[in-house]
Amino acid sequence: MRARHLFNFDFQRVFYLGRALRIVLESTPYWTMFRFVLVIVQSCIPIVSLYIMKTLIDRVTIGFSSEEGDFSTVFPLIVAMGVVNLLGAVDGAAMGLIAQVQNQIVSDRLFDMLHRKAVCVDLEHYENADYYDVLHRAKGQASSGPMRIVGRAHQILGSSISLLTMAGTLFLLNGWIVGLLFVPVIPRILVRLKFVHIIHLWIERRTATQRQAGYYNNLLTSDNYAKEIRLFGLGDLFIRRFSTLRRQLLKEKLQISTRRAVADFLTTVISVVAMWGAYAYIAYNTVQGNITVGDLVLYNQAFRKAYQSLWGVFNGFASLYEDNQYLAYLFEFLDLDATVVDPIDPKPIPRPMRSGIEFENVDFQYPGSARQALKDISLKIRPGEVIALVGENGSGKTTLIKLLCRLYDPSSGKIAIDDIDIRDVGLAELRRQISVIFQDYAKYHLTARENIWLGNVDAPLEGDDIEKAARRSGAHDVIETLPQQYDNLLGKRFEKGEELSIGQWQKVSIARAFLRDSQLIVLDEPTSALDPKAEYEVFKKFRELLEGQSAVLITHRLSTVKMADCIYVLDGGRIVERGSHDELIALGGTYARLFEIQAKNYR
Ligand SMILES: Nc1ncnc2c1ncn2[C@@H]1O[C@H](COP(=O)(O)OP(=O)(O)OP(=O)(O)O)[C@@H](O)[C@H]1O
Repeated sequence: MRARHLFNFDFQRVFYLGRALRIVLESTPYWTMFRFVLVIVQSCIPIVSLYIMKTLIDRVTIGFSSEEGDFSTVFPLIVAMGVVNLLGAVDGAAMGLIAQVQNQIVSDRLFDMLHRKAVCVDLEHYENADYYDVLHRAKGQASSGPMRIVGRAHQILGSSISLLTMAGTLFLLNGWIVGLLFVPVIPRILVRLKFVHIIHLWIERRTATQRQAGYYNNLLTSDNYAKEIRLFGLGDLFIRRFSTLRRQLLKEKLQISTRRAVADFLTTVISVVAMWGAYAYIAYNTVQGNITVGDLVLYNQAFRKAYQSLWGVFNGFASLYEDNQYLAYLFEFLDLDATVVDPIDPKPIPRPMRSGIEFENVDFQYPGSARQALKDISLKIRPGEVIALVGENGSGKTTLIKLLCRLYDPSSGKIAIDDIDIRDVGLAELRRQISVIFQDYAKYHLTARENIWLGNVDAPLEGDDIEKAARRSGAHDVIETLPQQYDNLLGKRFEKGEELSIGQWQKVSIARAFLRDSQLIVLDEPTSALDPKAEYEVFKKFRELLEGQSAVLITHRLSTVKMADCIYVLDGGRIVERGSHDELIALGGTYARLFEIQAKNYR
């Protein structure tokens, strides 16, 4: 069992190494080749130096024993030594430079791949803790993972060349001394592999804890929480929790490191014994006159270097094994399958829609959730019609919209536009027809103009449509007061940015929805932060503002929904009432009761 654990090399994952190397080769083909040549040159330098050194020592020794020394036989060797050293230094510097350039290019490429994946994986992943673990580990690998593989490959190549030359030299002295090289290397490598495995398991087990610690770090340092942390006095609590998690991680890491240090010590003892055994043998041969003093230096150095090279080769492979485990994190993320995908043969959405959007007996359960969020939903949104969804918190209103935009697909039932199932329509095309502003809308720390333009990046950035959309949502009056108006940065993250109030941000986000050239506009809690006057302004001429678009309003302010053509009341994921405001009041059910409670508060 232990042996299986130690050598449980996952052969299925070997291809990660190949993929990583391919990414490096594709991103930096010429740099990779150039570095390859430099590595070969670098690994030949030690043996050349050693032979020059041996010849030098032998000539100096002969000079000592002869009547008159001849420096002219020694001088060229000193020059040659200097040239070889210089070559080594230039070669090393060039390799370092290339490695830096390659690193930058490859990590940029990987971040590009990572970002592209992050924007198209199912939304489901973003609402799932496991996904964050995978993303966290993948991000950790993106900047350096593949380049480490290249470094290892070069290390193995360089060490192998060096090993061959050094071991060949030692072989001239005695074959068994070459065998002696393996005595200290094998236990060292076994220890190394064993701990690669232990640490890998530990990282997998502890990713969630690492993320929790990162979360507290973010709470303590990010602007989103700064107000609450001060007002509720949460600083000490979060600092304590952060330290507890970090201490726990440190304790476990220390335990592993201690075990490793003991094992490393034992292997070092073995290497020292083997090393000195070899040195003793070489010294004995010198004293006996079997080899020269130059040979003594040559073999001593060759043994030391051969040992380092053999270790370099084994260690390089062990590191590759280790890197492969980490690369798995990166490729695991890049290989995430999307379930919400484009159809093979997408159908176009009619423009304008003729019969409208229809939900037919739609059920939905969030992945991994035991509860059904939507049950048997059937409703219709006709062209130009305004419908409202009302209901208590958690009744399923936002979920219904997420399904309509295909952020998720229904568990059963169908959503259709003009009788075309939305799963048969291209994702981008579908989303182009719908503009949604969710209650947790995004605040982009960009200019006011860009904040609106992001609603339709196909529109010209400098066009009049942006101001028109801003006027429709009431954002224009806010933007006019900014020092640089539409060119003013919003938010405080960058210099000269102006922070807006929540309601002002909301107006900007509604303008974004208006700019989109869509057939349906969805405002999920659009007026929650607007003052009553602003709300009145936005909805007073809502139908005119819509310019023939259909609309879905989600709101808790029932005064706003009065103007909808049809109101759907949701409760526990079901539609429990439907009709116009007057019809629902006459029905005297949930809607009438909620409306009465709210109206009472305003009286
Ligand atoms: N990502 C998710 N994973 C699992 N369950 C979820 C997820 N998002 C929402 N739910 C659950 O689905 C149900 C419906 O949530 P939804 O957000 O649609 O409610 P809502 O009517 O929009 O509420 P609110 O008025 O508070 O915005 C709730 O029970 C909620 O707990």
